Amino acid sequence: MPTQPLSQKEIEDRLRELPGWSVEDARLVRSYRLPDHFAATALVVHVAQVQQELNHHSDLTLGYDTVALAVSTHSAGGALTEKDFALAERVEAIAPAHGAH
Ligand SMILES: C[C@H](O)[C@H](O)[C@H]1CNC2=NC(N)=NC(=O)C2=N1
Repeated sequence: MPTQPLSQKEIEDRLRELPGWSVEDARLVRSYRLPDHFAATALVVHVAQVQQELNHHSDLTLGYDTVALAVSTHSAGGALTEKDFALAERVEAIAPAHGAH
């Protein structure tokens, strides 16, 4: 069964559980600051690993000491789905160990 778009209410409820994340231009987004460029790069590689495992991929942007994610579900016409929030939760779980805040 294809993943269904979440309702506005569902999105607001899920966002309350994910401090630091927001919806911009219909995508679920968050930026992290890291101690240095290697730490930021390591987080990118770790996120890439999670994305392969989930088969769900954000637009992932590496800066000098920043990592930014933006995700929506292409197969749902660019809507936000459970898959986007599942990815965000997994990234939240791994980011602190990289010194991300
Ligand atoms: C074939 C493969 O399952 C699809 O292309 C996956 C891969 N990663 C994806 N990532 C995102 N963000 N949305 C998708 O719909 C999606 N689909």
